[in-house]
Amino acid sequence: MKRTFNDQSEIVPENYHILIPEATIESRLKELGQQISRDFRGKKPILIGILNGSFIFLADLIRNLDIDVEVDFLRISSYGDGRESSGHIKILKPLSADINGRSVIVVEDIVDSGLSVQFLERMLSAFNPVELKFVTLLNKPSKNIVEVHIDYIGFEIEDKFVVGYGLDDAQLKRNLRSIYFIE
Ligand SMILES: O=P(O)(O)OC[C@H]1O[C@H](OP(=O)(O)OP(=O)(O)O)[C@H](O)[C@@H]1O
Ligand code: HPA
Repeated sequence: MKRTFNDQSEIVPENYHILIPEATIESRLKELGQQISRDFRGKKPILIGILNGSFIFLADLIRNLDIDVEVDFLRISSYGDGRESSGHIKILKPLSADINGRSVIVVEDIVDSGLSVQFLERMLSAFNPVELKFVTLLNKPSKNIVEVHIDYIGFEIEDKFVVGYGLDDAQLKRNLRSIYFIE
């Protein structure tokens, strides 16, 4: 274990290296919040957090919005405890809200292969939202194996497995405040 010296030091395994410090995430969220607030003013969008990974990002993002929003969650899984997409996406918790005729913003923590976003785009379009947009904190363009359109991207990152700020390493480490890559 080693201690990292960001704005707030935290104890991480030796093979974890800082990628995006907490303060950088915080300031990028302010910008995203302003942009989304501007684009959705008066529309009362429903933000759909994709569990589990997006729960911290969603919580911080909505506190950077100065418009009325609803929140719902959908739980899907394709990685299990591994580091490569299984390609099989399972719905573990369906949507509760009715999104017919609504402005919908899907909130992802990361777009890697793009398979989850492709699946969500097809599945959610079938409910006839008036508009369907995607926001992701992280995108790994070099790993995208399907073409996906993401409307708002926090950070483009290289092809590295990342953890922290909601993202897991075999279901652990979601509670780290900064984002790390694993060597
Ligand atoms: O672009 P893709 O290759 O589809 O990868 C992105 C998806 O993988 C992760 O979910 P995961 O299945 O690991 O579940 P989790 O959110 O519960 O960690 C992440 O939260 C995204 O939903
Ligand atoms: O890099 C990653 N880290 C954690 N979970 C993930 N799910 C897809 N890619 C990743």
